[in-house]
Amino acid sequence: MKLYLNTDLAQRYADAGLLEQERLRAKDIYRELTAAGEASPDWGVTGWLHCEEAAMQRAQIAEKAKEIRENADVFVLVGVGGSNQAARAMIEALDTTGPQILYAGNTLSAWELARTLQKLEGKSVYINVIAKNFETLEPGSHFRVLRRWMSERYTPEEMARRVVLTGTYGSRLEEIAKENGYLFLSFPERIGGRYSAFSPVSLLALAVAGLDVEAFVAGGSAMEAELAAEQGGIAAEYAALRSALGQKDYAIEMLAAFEPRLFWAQSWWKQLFGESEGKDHKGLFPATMTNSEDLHSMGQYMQEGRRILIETFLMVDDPGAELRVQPDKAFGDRFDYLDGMDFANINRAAEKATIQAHDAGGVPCIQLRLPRLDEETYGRMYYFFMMACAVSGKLLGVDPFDQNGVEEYKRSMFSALGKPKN
Ligand SMILES: O=P(O)(O)OC[C@H]1O[C@H](O)[C@H](O)[C@@H](O)[C@@H]1O
Repeated sequence: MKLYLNTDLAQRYADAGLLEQERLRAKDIYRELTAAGEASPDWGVTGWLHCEEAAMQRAQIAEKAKEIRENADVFVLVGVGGSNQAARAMIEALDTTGPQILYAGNTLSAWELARTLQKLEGKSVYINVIAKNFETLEPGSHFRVLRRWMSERYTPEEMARRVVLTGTYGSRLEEIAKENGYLFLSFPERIGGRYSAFSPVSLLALAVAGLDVEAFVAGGSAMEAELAAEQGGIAAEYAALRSALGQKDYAIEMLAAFEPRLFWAQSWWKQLFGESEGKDHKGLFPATMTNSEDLHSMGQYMQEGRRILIETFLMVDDPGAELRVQPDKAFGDRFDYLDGMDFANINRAAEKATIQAHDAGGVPCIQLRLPRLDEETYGRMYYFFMMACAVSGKLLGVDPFDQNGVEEYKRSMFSALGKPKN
């Protein structure tokens, strides 16, 4: 089912002529990105454009996931940023089955890692280590610890079944897989971490969690086809509007959701837009709100703080549960006006009221409506945002596919820790 983008309210805050111009530019950029093929200067970083191609090794992944689901109590997903966020966002939000899934390789906190190891004690453990360039400190150091932990409990033959590595061909990670007989899955060379949702990077974890990988990829492909049929469609529209608003005083985009289980999808979105656009002192700063909680804190700033924010509402039509407020007249709590109402409607009313209030308060409000939260919708949503982000970055005049700023922090950390230069 389709996603709907409504930009009516926010458009009023943009300069009409500029918005029209950005729409034309966005469509041109979309065409260039998708049509150029091997001749494109972006060829090396746009392997994500076709979901079906990105979603390689599916049979192998399904087979391994079956084995893991039959044998594992715990599956540890070791990765950071683009190497764990897309899968995590779905696993944390959807109804999963199978082993418990834990996350490692995304912190250097001793307490967190020690607690993860405690949780593994006495359990049947499988791990998937994911790293595009196997230099990132967090997954690398955690793999070291987990490998030792497992080798003290399993024979090398057992280890070979229990460890899956996902990296690029020719990398040190592939050599380690070969040397130890671990299954090796492809982190496609032409796909960067934050654009890797449809690749094996996330597919194994999704399959282990019992999620429908085929429906997920089909969702991505459906959005790919829809955008192609409409020369960039809603992705180009969202990018154009962000660009037109960004050229005024707006500096922050708040992605607000009224379903707390979208938290990790919002986190995925922050990496996507933050790393893609935050360059050359440009780009909207991506921030997120989880409502109602944040309405009672950040809501104040949204309503009356500095007018530098635009707000995108990630709305869900079908919350996936029905729960009504039962009348209880005798209790006298003065909430009788809610009698018989469904929480879906109450939440929707809160969302509408928030949009109205923030609009009146001078915040350009964009609405993206998702029909429900399932694999297909996540597929559509990821593809929509990835395409919108690539187009948006190019409208801004930055390279949406690199992240030199992150490398900068890594360099100073490596030197502080005494890492030898390669
Ligand atoms: O998969 P890796 O190479 O370990 O990268 C994991 C993450 O860390 C890096 O610092 C990059 O900034 C991210 O874009 C990337 O997703």
